[in-house]
Amino acid sequence: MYNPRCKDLDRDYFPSYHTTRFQDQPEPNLAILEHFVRVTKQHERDLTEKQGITVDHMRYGGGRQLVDMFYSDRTSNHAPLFVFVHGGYWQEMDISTSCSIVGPLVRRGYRVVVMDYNLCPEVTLERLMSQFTDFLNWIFDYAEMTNVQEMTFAGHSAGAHLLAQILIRPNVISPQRSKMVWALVFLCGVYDLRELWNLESVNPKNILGLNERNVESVSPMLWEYTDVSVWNSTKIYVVAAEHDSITFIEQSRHFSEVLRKKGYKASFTLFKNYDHFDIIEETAIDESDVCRFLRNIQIE
Ligand SMILES: N[C@@H](CC(=O)c1ccccc1NC=O)C(=O)O
Repeated sequence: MYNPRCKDLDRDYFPSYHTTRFQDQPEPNLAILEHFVRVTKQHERDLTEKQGITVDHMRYGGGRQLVDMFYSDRTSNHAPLFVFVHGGYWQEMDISTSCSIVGPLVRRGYRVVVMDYNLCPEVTLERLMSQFTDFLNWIFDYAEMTNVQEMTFAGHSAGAHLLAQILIRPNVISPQRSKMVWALVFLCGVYDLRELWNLESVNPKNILGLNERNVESVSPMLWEYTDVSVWNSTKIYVVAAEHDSITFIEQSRHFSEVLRKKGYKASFTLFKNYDHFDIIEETAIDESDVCRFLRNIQIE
């Protein structure tokens, strides 16, 4: 157990129950999600309507396998790429709620990629993970074709879980490709699914398609990680929010330790004052702590 004192796993695995905001509302957990969706959708609209940012719509496969690529007239042809993978427990959210991070990074010279993916139950989690590796292949092909030299990937929550696959797919990520990856940022993720797969709150009617047998193979905490040395030029940041549940915080801390023990350059940071949602909402604000953190990654 990641939180030995936990009495209610359903609650510990439901991020919206752990915010300290909206406590004057009858159901703060619903209010915070509503707020998250409203604010992030506004961020997405502002990019093109108010901030002079251009978006190219692309796709790496069928259905929701979509990519939005953001840049401005000041973005150089070989600008570094920043790739964001959204969360939503593999079953909700989409590009329209996942563009908060774009503006400040485009202003710092990045071309920013926000990707979408097919959701459960339309696909099982295993299938979704395999489609995510298709995306990785697609984005590295794109980077090679356009002579990109430097890439950073960030994933939030379930998106951080998906992103972990980048470390164990040598067939898709050659040593040459891993050398292009400047940093991996894992924000508020879950990396061991053994406790959550049979929770009705997280996995109603088992829409993720998990069972005792396959749950270990979809848990990054339990993977082998063999080709560690090819990642020696990549910095790995595992981040949790102060107002996430203890279970979530300990999952991140543990994951960073697993990676460090394997030999990766991984650190753990607990972000004060943030919860699971405003850590994303505030990526839209140039002077926020989370933005400053993302900026510092580049100059460390
Ligand atoms: N229904 C969940 C929402 C949730 O988990 C979530 C929502 C937006 C972005 C990330 C999320 N969590 C993990 O992927 C909750 O109420 O906490």
